[in-house]
Amino acid sequence: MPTMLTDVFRGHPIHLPHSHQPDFTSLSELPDSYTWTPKDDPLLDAAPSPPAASENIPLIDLNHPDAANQIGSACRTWGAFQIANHGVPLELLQGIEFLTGSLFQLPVQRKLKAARSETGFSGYGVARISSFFNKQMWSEGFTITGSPLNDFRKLWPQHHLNNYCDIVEEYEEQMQKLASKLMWLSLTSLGVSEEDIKWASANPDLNWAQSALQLNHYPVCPEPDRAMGLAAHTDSTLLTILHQNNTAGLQVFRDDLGWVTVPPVPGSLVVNVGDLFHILSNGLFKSVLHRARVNQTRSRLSVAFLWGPQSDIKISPVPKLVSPVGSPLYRSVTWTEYLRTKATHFNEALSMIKNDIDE
Ligand SMILES: C=C1C[C@]23C[C@H]1CC[C@H]2[C@@]12CCC[C@@](C)(C(=O)O1)[C@H]2[C@@H]3C(=O)O
Ligand SMILES: O=C(O)CCC(=O)C(=O)O
Ligand SMILES: [Fe+2]
Repeated sequence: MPTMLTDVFRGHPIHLPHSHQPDFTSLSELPDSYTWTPKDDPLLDAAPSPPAASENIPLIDLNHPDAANQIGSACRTWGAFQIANHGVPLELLQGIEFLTGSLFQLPVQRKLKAARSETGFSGYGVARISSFFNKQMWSEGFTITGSPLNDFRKLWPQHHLNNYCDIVEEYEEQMQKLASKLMWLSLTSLGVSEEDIKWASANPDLNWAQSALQLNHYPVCPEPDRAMGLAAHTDSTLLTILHQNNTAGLQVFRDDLGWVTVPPVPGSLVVNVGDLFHILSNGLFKSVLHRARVNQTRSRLSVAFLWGPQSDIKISPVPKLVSPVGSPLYRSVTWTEYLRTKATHFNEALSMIKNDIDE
């Protein structure tokens, strides 16, 4: 039996520096423990000099005949793009956003009933990566994998449960289909097809994939310029599909441009290349460094669909993409192994599985 995501962190408890969430609404100024300086994050104010032209991640129409190449090019230059005409019903996006809003509006005491345990995977809490920073992030999260029923039971009375569980399950299903479509479109642009990837062709019907949902809430913040919603990170996924409410906050990093804000485009979805897709593409696709900022007037919600392979699947650079360069840039790794490496080494995880290439 492959390890399920639920068991991934069993042997890797996170010891968070701060044990529980404050009541954000009661804070009128930013406490020191929430005030970030460049000492807490070297890339905090990273900006190009001279300031670059206002460039942004592309918005790609999935119905466009050239969508595959546009996606491929976005994966190489940005590691991120937005998509329109993705086929996910608008009501479903509205449904998951409504659910997310209702969840975070619950009283703190109720949310804490569904708190994620130190070794657990799902439930309410601060982002896992919080343990790597000295300062606290201005956000709260809720992680789900598979059926949310057990966790939702702790939050809501019976009569809400069916509806909320249906929304989550329908959302997971739609995202799963979309993610696989996006993966094959981007690989097509590299001349790679399903036959070139053994584990995919051997496990038809997406039996090789698994996923998690991360609901994020960034409350209104009294001093947004000195706070951090979610610190800079790359996702440990193949792909991540993100729905954000109509409030800006997500930023992606480009070496030549610094931090670039991804404007919300109603109805569209943001796609990030994760570390596993970077490995699979032998470094051709860039796993994008991103973060979330906060603001003073509007609370922000986001829903991230984190998508990867079943845990018995070894991800390694596609042979077709290795031969032109000579050797694979990375060793093979399962999603479980990678998540555990990330849980201990955070942003160094990718370099830890890099092959030493002899000159
Ligand atoms: C399947 C995943 C991917 C995780 C860990 C686990 C469950 C929650 C995901 C996130 C979501 C928030 C950012 C991140 C960096 C975090 O702290 O938790 C993500 C992390 C990763 O992509 O590494
Ligand atoms: O809230 C956002 O825009 C980013 C969320 C994110 O990066 C994540 O959940 O991994
Ligand atoms: Fe992320």
